[in-house]
Amino acid sequence: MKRQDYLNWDSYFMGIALLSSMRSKDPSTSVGACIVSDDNKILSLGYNGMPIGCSDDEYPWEREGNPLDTKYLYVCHAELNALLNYSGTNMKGAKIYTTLFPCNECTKALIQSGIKEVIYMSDKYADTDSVIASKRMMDSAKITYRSYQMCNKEFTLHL
Ligand SMILES: Nc1nc(=O)n([C@H]2C[C@H](O)[C@@H](COP(=O)(O)O)O2)cc1CO
Ligand SMILES: [Zn+2]
Repeated sequence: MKRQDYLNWDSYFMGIALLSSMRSKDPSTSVGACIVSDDNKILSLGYNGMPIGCSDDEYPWEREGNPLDTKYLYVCHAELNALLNYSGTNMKGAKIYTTLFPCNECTKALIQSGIKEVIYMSDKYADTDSVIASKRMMDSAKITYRSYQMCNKEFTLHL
């Protein structure tokens, strides 16, 4: 008889998004994203980080202060990185698993890329204008979004 406690698709892809987030250098919020085709093939991965050539050690990770001295003007979001890391040609009908609900800027790019479904783990910025705008655009563009349902499996990876 086959194993019974295998990971379902959602947990498999969210698990990979979560593992990707562990590459982030952001001290307050690590985000990971995994783009998956409609037939469950992984197309791309990303996490939030500084653009190529902009050193993690030289650019700021601060949240407050002079805008030029905070991370916000520089950091590339996990979802955008996942879109940009894709080297293929067809993302139509794909879904994105992300550990944090996409911002309005990433949402524009997700729409234009043909993403049709967003599965998110945290929605901790749900009250912000950015996320309200994201949901408005997703509704208009007929992108569905749903909260990831925990499967309550806990395990340690010995790496
Ligand atoms: N959907 C998102 N994907 C992301 O990759 N990010 C990144 C940008 C920052 O590096 C970090 C948020 O930092 P903080 O404001 O929680 O300290 O997460 C943020 C959001 C929120 O919309
Ligand atoms: Zn974003």
